[in-house]
This record gives sequence, structure tokens and C-alpha cells, in this order.
Amino acid sequence: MYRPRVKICCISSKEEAKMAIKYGASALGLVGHMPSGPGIIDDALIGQIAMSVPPPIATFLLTSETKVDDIIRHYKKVNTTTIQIVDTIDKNDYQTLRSELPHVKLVQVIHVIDDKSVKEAIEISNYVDAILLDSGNPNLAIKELGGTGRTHNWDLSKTIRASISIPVFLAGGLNKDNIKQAIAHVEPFGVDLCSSVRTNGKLDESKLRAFFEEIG
Ligand SMILES: O=C(O)c1ccccc1NCC(=O)[C@H](O)[C@H](O)COP(=O)(O)O
Repeated sequence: MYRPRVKICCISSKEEAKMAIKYGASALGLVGHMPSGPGIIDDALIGQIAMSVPPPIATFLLTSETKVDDIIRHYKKVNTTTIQIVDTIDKNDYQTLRSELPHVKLVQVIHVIDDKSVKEAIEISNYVDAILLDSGNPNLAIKELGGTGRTHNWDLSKTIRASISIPVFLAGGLNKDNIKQAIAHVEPFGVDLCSSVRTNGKLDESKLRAFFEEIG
């Protein structure tokens, strides 16, 4: 079985960043202000962690901002390699982000819920560098945008991966016990996880090691 890239999300210190890289992470997720979720840290800390990470490891700013000026303002506080947009934005705003931040990679999260998610992913794949398929529900009163610890319908994720030509990351409830099945089923470019490698909110070295041993 091929080995996809691994993004470890919800990194909350330089020490956690170092640990994730030591075990084989290609990308780190740094979670900005969100309506809910376990991994949120403040922007000053995101900037400090991002600055400490060597190339070629990618740093993803997770932003819940939905207006293009707010996304740009958020990005300029932290200077990551990549912006992960976790909510819906206007399609025209992708072009603005490209022209204002030409060196920054754009990743759009699609919350995989039903057939409409497939249509949405296919359309948005024309505007961004990668799609990240996650669990969650942006339609709730308090939006649930990620870090749920739950899996979703991988058949839909497989359909999306097979329908688009840009890299797809799979996220949502991935752990050492289901990761091989998830990879075999969806065949993603990368996998992304937060909850299953933590204990009381902190990155847990033994869980991290067990996950990377499993994935190979
Ligand atoms: O972790 C959070 O607090 C969070 C909140 C809102 C959006 C995304 C969030 N986490 C970032 C991620 O991309 C997670 O890695 C992804 O949702 C998977 O999380 P998990 O199911 O806990 O592995």
C-alpha cells in the first residue's frame, strides 16, 4: 500500500511541532479562532510556531474567516505556507487571494455530508491547490467546522477523490485502528488528524508513534 502524506493538526507549541516532524509529518495544522473545536490557539503563537518550522514542512493556518479582507488580514498576522479555509467563501474571493497572496497555497475544506458535498468539491477544485475532506456541519447554530473525532461517509470521499485532479486530504476521526482501511478505500494524497493523537488536548508521543508505525 502506498503511504500518503500526513498532516498533524491542532499543533499548539513549538515542541509539538518538533515532535510531529520527528515522527514523519509533512504538514502541520495551526488552528485560529473557530466557533467550536479542541485545537484553537492565538494568532501570535501560530506565527511563532510557523516561523520555527523548517522547509519543506508545510504550515497550514486554519481560518474560519469568510470575507476575503479578513482572511488576508488573518494570514498576514501568521505567515504560514498555506491557508486552510474551513468555511464557505465567495468563489470570486479565491482569485483575490491568489493575486494578493501569490506565494501562499490554498486548501478548501469540504464537510462531507451528502451528494451536494461531491458537487461542491468538484466545483471548488477549480480554484484551490488542494481539497480537505472533513467531518462536521457548518449548518448548525454553532458551526462545527472540524476537530470532531468522527469519521464520515468514505464512499462520498472516494467519489470526490476520483472526480477531481488536485490533491485530496482525508480527515475526520482517523486513528491507528482505521487508517489502513481509510487509505485503501479513499486513496487520498494525504491524511489529516487531530483528536486521536492527543491526551487531554496535548500531543501524545506514544499515540503519535503508534499511528506512524501503523501507517508505515
Ligand atoms: O481542531 C479544531 O479545533 C478545529 C476546529 C474547527 C476546524 C478545524 C479544526 N481542526 C483542524 C483539523 O483540520 C482537524 O485535523 C480535522 O478536523 C480532523 O480532526 P479529528 O477528527 O479530530 O482528527
